[in-house]
Amino acid sequence: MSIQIKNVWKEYGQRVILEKVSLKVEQGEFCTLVGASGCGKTTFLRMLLAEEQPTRGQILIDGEAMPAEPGPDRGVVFQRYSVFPHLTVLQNVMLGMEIEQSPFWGRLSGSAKKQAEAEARSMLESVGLTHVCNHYPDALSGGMQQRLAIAQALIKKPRILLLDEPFGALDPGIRADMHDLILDLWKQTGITIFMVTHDIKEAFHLGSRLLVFDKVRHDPQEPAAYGASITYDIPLETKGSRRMYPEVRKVVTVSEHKADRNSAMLLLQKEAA
Ligand SMILES: Nc1ncnc2c1ncn2[C@@H]1O[C@H](COP(=O)(O)OP(=O)(O)OP(=O)(O)O)[C@@H](O)[C@H]1O
Repeated sequence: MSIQIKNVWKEYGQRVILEKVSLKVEQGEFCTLVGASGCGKTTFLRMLLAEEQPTRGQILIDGEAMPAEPGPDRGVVFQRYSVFPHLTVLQNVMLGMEIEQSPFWGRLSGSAKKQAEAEARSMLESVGLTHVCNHYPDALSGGMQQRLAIAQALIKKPRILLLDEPFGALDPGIRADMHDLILDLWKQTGITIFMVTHDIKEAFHLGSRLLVFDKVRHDPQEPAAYGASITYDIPLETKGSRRMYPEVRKVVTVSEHKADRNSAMLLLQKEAA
């Protein structure tokens, strides 16, 4: 599934959040998104999810206009995902399938239920939660809750997975485990991933492509007059166990805002060294 973003803008009233965003992403790419707080990364994900519509421009999926509603081909995991507290881990994962296959009753019976349970158990095994499948979410650690959120998103077999700082609230050790998990799942499924992170190291470590969101134009009198765009698009290649950092590709000329730009570039170059 290829995704093409053609000159997309997002404005809320007079406020421009994103402007002139153009991008082509092929099936199976792992895009990590970084940028200053409030620059529109979540808004960008929400447009990919069809929770928000661009005010200008177009998003095409396999060359077709994107459906106007969120659909099962797109799964999402937020930093704090609200799993259903009154359902066990297994029931939480099964619920996605039950609602999809039986939208009216929200539950399955007979062989369809057995099949759904087998799939849910297998998904829980791949995220390492088999041992807690009959527990309620309250009894799980933060890392386990995020594993459950990932299982819930993946059980519907989406073609695109949208991750909004999914590991931001986790301790470093648990984060490392989650990195291994998400890389394994990405390699196994060939799914396309977009992941927002504030951790530049994480962005380099996980992504096959790093997208930097920043404002190209600034009006100090009117900060909301211009939106952010993708200013750097950095391909990251994995060769065996060694990750290669090819030269940074600058997408647009970044403006007067030199202080920010220079510090961002220093950081990127340091990470790449
Ligand atoms: N529904 C909305 N109506 C008006 N403004 C909105 C709406 N949703 C988001 N915004 C504004 O759009 C801007 C971008 O928000 P967004 O959450 O996309 O940024 P972000 O880059 O993800 O930030 P962070 O890194 O802090 O999560 C913010 O200033 C926010 O207040």
